[in-house]
Amino acid sequence: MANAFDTFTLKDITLKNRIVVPPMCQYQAVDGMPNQWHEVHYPSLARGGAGLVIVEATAVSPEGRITPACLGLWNDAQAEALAGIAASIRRSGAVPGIQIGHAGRKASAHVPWQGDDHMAEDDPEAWETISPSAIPFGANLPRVPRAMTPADIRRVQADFVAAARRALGAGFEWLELHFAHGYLGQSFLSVHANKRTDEYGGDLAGRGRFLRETVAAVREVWPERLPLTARLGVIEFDGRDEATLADAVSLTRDFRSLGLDLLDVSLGFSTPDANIPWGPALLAPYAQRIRNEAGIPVSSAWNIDTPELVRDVLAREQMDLVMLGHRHLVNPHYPYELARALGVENPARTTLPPSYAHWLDRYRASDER
Ligand SMILES: Cc1cc2c(cc1C)N(C[C@H](O)[C@H](O)[C@H](O)COP(=O)(O)O)c1[nH]c(=O)[nH]c(=O)c1N2
Ligand SMILES: NC(=O)C1=CN(Cc2ccccc2)CCC1
Repeated sequence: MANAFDTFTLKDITLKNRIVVPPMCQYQAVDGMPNQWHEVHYPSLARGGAGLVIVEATAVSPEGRITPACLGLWNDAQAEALAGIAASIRRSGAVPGIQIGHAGRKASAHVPWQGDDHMAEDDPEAWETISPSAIPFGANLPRVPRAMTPADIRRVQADFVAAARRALGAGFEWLELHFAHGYLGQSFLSVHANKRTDEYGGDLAGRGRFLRETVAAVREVWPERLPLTARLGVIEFDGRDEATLADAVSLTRDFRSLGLDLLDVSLGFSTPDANIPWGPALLAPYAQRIRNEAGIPVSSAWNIDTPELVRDVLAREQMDLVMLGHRHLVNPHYPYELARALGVENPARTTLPPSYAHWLDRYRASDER
C-alpha cells in the first residue's frame, strides 16, 4: 500500500512522491515553439512539489496539433527550446516528462476559449485532418478527415519516433505517447472512428496495430533505462464499456510485452454521445482493473480533487501515481496543501524549495503553518 509521499521507481528513474502534474495543453505556442509562457508555467509547477511534471500534448508534426497554438517536436529548434523547459523542471525539483501525440480528426481547431471547434476549411490557419477512416468526430468538430493511406500511417509512426528522439535529446526522462481523448491513437482503437477493412482495422488485432507498432518503434529509440508510457482511453461511457475495457486490458498486455513501462489510464472521448458519470475519482476502479489484469504499473486522473481521495486511491492500490490537473491549475503548490492535509512531518520542507519552506515551517504557531 503506497502513501502519496512515498518514492516511486520505474527503470532508472525515481520520483520523490506519487504526485504527478499531468499534461495540460496551454495553447500558448507559436509555430510549435515554447515561449515565456511555458518558461514560467512549467518551473512554477515543478517548484510546487510534484515528483513528475509532464509537458502538455506536443505534436509530432504540424498537422498533428490540436490547434495552431499547440507545442510541437517536429524540428530541432523546438527540441532545443524544450531542452530549456526540461532543465527548468529538473532544476525546480521534479522529473521532466513530455507527452507526444497527433490530434487526428480533432486537429485544426480553435483554442478552447476561442470556440473549441474546427476552423473553417477555407480558414488560412486551417489544415487538412487525417484519421483511420473518413468519419468525423461530430458536434463541435464536424470536419470529415481524410482516411489515412498506408504511407500516411508509416509517416506518422516515423514522426512519433523522430519526436521521441528529440525528446531524449532535449533531456526529458519520461515519455508518454498520447493514445487517449479521441486523438489519432485513440481513433485507431475506437470502433466509432476506425472502420478500416485493411490490417489496421476490424478486430482488436487490427484496431490495435497502429498503437502496438508505434510503441515498438518508439521503444527502439527510447533508452531501456527510461520509462516509456502511454495514455490510453480505456472506457468511453458509450454503452459498450465492457467490450472497450476488455480491449484495453488485452492491448495493455501487448504494450507491456512490447516494452511499455506504465499505462496512464484515461478516457476515450471518441464520441460526442458519451454519457460520462462525472464524479470523484470516477476512473479509479478502471485504473485498478488495468493494473490488476494487465499486470503493469498505472497512473490515472480525473476528479481526484481532495487529499482524502488521493490517500484512498493509493491505499486501495487503484493506481501507482496520482495525476492532479485542476488542483495544480488552482494552486501550483498543491502538493504542500496535500502534505499538510495528510499529516506529513514538515510539509513545507517535504514539498517546497528552501526559499519558501524555511519560513513556512517556523515563526507561526504550529496550527497556523
Ligand atoms: C487545461 C487542460 C489541458 C489539458 C487537459 C486538462 C486540462 C484541464 N488534459 C487532461 C488532464 O491531463 C487531466 O487528465 C484531466 O484534467 C483530469 O484530471 P483533473 O481532474 O484535472 O485532476 C490533457 N490530457 C492530455 O493527455 N494531454 C493534454 O495536453 C491535456 N491538456
Ligand atoms: N490534449 C488533450 O488531451 C486535452 C484533453 N482535454 C481533456 C478534458 C476534457 C474535459 C474536461 C477537461 C479536460 C482538454 C484539453 C486537451
